[in-house]
Amino acid sequence: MSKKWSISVPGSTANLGPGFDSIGLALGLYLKLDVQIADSWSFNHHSVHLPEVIEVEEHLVYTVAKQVAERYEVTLPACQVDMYSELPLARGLGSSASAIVAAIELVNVVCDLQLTEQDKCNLSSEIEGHPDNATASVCGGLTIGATLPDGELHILNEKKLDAAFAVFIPNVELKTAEARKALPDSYEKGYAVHASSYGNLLTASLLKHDYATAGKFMEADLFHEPFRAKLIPNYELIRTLTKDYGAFGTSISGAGPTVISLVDRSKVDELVTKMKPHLPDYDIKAVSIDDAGIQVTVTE
Ligand SMILES: Nc1ncnc2c1ncn2[C@@H]1O[C@H](COP(=O)(O)OP(=O)(O)O)[C@@H](O)[C@H]1O
Ligand SMILES: N[C@@H](CCOP(=O)(O)O)C(=O)O
Repeated sequence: MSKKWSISVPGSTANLGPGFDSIGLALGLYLKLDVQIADSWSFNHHSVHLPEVIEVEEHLVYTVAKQVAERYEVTLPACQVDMYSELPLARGLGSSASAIVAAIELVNVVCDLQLTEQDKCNLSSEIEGHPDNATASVCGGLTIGATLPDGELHILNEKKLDAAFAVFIPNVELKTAEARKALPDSYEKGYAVHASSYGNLLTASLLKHDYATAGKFMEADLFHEPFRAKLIPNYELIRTLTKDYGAFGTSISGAGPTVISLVDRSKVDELVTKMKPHLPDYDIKAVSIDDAGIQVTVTE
């Protein structure tokens, strides 16, 4: 048998309300790739979440892998890729970020690039366009990312948050690019000051494991939720009901249309059970936090 690399990358929720384009949290929903060197490129999809066929030249994993190989001036051999995914596409659970991170890791292992975690964060954030969900998929846990004017990306990575989350995934897609078009080009000074103060409180309370405060500020976003709410099915209904059923707070997951609640661990299963009858067409479930980030196993 030829050498096989199994690459596992967690999906993510980004923003958590006012942490727009900066905060990411890796979730226990995974994209997995089994990669073997082959005579020609092929992608075999083993998931209801993936289309049966994507042309190789148009496949996000292929295009990113080629881009990374060019950047590092290495020859990428053709690969057979078997792909397994628990991440529905275009739902705000970081499917594109996880595919980009998986592609970077594919080149890393196949071409032995010896990339550091920081290299992977830099590359994936640049390709995805913002560091929140890409860095969460690389590192696992909670990531807070910011890029300085000189382009230097800083990541603060916190593990072992002892909170639970529930996701409300509707049966419709919303492409991140579309949801970004709903946002204003600029914010007035006083408005921006308020919006970033909410982001600061969200971050500080998450790091202190003060989930009651974090939940309040998840719901106070001014950067994107006021402009995207109209694109998110049942946004107000989910926010109201989850509060009634004991959630600390609820926000749009990434660019939506999934909505995510921060819940005490002892209450999350009950909240999921109570929410299901209200939204029969939704996939509603408790999701764990992934603290591992990218994982690779090699079979010789
Ligand atoms: N595993 C994957 N394999 C190939 N393409 C993918 C994969 N995951 C995501 N994509 C691409 O990314 C698109 C979704 O990206 P995006 O709109 O950013 O939504 P999301 O919130 O899920 O990241 C999909 O329509 C598809 O083109
Ligand atoms: N900060 C981005 C996050 C997009 O996340 P995704 O999971 O929807 O790709 C945004 O809000 O646009």
